[in-house]
Amino acid sequence: TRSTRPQRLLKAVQKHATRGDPQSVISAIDHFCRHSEWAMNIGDEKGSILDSVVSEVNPEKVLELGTYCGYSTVRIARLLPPGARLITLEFNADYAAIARQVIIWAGLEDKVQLVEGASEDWIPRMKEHFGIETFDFVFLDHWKDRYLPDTKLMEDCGLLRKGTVLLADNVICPGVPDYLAYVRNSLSYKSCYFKSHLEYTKAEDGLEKSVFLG
Ligand SMILES: O=C(NC/C=C/[C@H]1O[C@@H](n2cnc(C(F)(F)F)c2)[C@H](O)[C@@H]1O)c1cc([N+](=O)[O-])cc(O)c1O
Ligand SMILES: [Mg+2]
Repeated sequence: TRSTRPQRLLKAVQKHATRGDPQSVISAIDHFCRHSEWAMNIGDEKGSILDSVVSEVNPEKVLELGTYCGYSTVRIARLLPPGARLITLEFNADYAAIARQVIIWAGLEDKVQLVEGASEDWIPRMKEHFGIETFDFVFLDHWKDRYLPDTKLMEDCGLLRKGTVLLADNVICPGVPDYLAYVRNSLSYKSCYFKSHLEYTKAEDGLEKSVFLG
């Protein structure tokens, strides 16, 4: 039977990228998505904004919601200091299997823990299962109707601290209106918008950076 798009993306990485070289993995995926098949990776333009926010925060503990093929996982993990850890949640087992291979090809498996399952099951278990107190940085890029409930769940589970930075993809396209209204109106967040474009297109999209104030 016909291969899947994530399988073809992984093949492109293994063909064109150098093992252990995260930048070559990022470039191979961007080339594949720009010239062969569009895929819902954050991409190079919004990815540069992600890079700058990660570098500014310099986080020890990172949570990513929505691994997909591991593109943003690699972008974030390559910037982390030694000893820092990224936990990335993925619901779809097929996507998780591809992402594991992409992360290994980038040589970042020691910094990344890919967890399969649903956010509502795993967020309440972060402390006792992973020994996490609070996260320094959270990247939201999973199902758009889960951004708000999962943010409230992270608050309720005490996973956010004064200064934790949330960065959300797709706040314009496909859009997350309920989440945006919440972080922009809540007294518990200081929020700002980074205007950009939907990956590999000319359509507007952007990232919302929200600092939890406790
Ligand atoms: O729908 C989009 N993204 C949805 C992304 C969804 C991904 O997040 C995973 N997930 C679900 N729950 C969890 C967790 F973590 F909760 F367990 C993880 C899903 O299995 C999927 O791999 C999207 C769409 C467009 N677009 O242009 O249509 C552009 C984009 O950048 C997008 O991100
Ligand atoms: Mg996205």
